[in-house]
Amino acid sequence: MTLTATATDEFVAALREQSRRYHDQHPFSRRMNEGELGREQIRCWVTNRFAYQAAIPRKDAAILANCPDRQVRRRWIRRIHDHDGTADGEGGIEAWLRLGEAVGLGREEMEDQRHVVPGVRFAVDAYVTFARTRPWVEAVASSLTELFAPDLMAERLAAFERHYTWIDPQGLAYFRARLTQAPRDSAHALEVVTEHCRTPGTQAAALAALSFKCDVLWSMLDAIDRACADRQ
Ligand SMILES: O=C(O)c1cc(C(=O)O)c2c(n1)C(=O)C(=O)c1cc(C(=O)O)[nH]c1-2
Repeated sequence: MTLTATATDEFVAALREQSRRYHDQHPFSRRMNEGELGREQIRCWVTNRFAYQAAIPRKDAAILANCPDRQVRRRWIRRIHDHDGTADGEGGIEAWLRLGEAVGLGREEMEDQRHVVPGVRFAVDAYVTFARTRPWVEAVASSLTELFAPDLMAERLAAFERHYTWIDPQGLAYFRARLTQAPRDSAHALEVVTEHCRTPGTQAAALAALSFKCDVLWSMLDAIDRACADRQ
């Protein structure tokens, strides 16, 4: 059974409705954007979040490995290039390391992930495992939190420039790049998901995948919040 255009609209609306569970609502995100975090708390977030950044290309490689569609692979591979860069000194992971340096962290302590707390490790691992083991379209659906990311990125950029003036604004290049990358990536992911999920069963699976991903991001912030609570 295939669904009508109205049913597709309803499906997209249901996906977008998951924004209510996005991590911009997490108390730690809210405190960050209100300018309430101390320097050590910002450092704690940046060094823990590096674990997520480092895992994203492995997650995307798992999607590529499971995807039989050449047209999709041709576009999806761009994500790995964006994160890893195509030469030294380029890419999102490098930009995140520079953000870390701008907040006073060393590269080595970020790259070896010595400060990453168990809850963040588990959440990141769950995301990579999901992409490896679930049908590739569900893994694509799980990336759709990026539909909600640009608003949060814009708010975060403004908050950092306003409240955390001790951070060199050049260190914020990562967030600026995501303002254009995330809408492009999520538009492609939404195209793939609406094309492939045309039955109530596949649409329910896509919604569950996006819900799972909201849980991944929320759990990460729970763990970071707890680890950073008594720092300044
Ligand atoms: O800082 C954030 O709030 C945030 C959220 C998300 C997201 O919504 O999954 C991503 C990112 N950042 C991000 O930087 C990023 O590269 C990214 C890739 C993906 C993904 O699922 O493929 N999500 C996100």
